[in-house]
Amino acid sequence: MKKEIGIIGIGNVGSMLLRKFTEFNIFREENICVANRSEEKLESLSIKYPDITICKNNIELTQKCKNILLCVEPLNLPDVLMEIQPYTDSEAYLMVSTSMVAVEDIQKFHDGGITIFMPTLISMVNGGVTLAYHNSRADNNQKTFFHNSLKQFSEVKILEESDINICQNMTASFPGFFAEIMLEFVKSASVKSRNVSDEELEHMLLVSLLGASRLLLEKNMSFEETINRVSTKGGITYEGVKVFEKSLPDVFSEALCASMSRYKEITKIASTDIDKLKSQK
Ligand SMILES: NC(=O)C1=CN([C@@H]2O[C@H](COP(=O)(O)OP(=O)(O)OC[C@H]3O[C@@H](n4cnc5c(N)ncnc54)[C@H](OP(=O)(O)O)[C@@H]3O)[C@@H](O)[C@H]2O)C=CC1
Repeated sequence: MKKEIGIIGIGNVGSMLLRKFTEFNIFREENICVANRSEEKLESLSIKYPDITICKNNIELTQKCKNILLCVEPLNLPDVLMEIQPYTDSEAYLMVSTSMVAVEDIQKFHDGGITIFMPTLISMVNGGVTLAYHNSRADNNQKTFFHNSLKQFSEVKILEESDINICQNMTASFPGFFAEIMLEFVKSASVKSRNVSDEELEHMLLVSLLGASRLLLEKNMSFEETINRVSTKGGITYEGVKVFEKSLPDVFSEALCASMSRYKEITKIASTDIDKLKSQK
């Protein structure tokens, strides 16, 4: 009898999913298989999760599992798909943790259900939004399986494939963007503060941010309403907001363009790699 779930690639995403699956008892350890390129990561896993099945390679995992999570880098995905293709049939369900490889290209290796998704490392603390797209061959059981596997530690949002590129900036990439923006905020404040350390500034920001997010979500306040409430004309916040209003649109637009165009570039490289692999076969 096949195991419930297999994870190929135990990096940031694969290990987070494994941790959450066991923490929430979504899958019992006995029903989980894992495989990874380097063996070192697997050795420590067997100590932490004594009852999971550690596979010696991706092929063994594919033979043992019906539902397979592929959590490798986008440009490593073509080789993994090529490697496992002979061992998957149309019953197998592939869940790919990147939307940067197009479903159309993944379908060149697999004619069954496929879900591409963009997880977020925010889910390490049970939150954040996972974006996903199901291909037309994914049946209702598979869609439910996916949803049930992730919903306890993240909000799952199904989108059209073409919308994931822009939306992932608000979810998967967000922790990185947020950290950079906050870092610059602290650096600017640091120059102007006398007796407050960077750590203290960072702490004040994070606590304020957590509170501001709760305030907006729980009181259903829009960004505009919040600005109006906090930044009264003639006041101190108002002056700062005016500067942000002037400079930020260009900064955000440029950052989004850069991220989105790299996404498209990676999709194109992966597509070319896949066509090359298929033609060599
Ligand atoms: N990190 C994030 O916040 C997010 C990541 N993603 C996507 O999820 C995917 C994984 O990201 P992340 O976990 O950060 O990446 P990591 O580099 O941390 O992990 C990738 C893992 O895949 C393994 N791997 C690579 N090639 C193979 C192979 N041929 N066979 C088996 N295992 C292999 C690597 O093994 P080894 O130990 O040898 O390096 C590594 O453990 C990527 O596609 C990424 O774009 C999506 C949304 C958010």
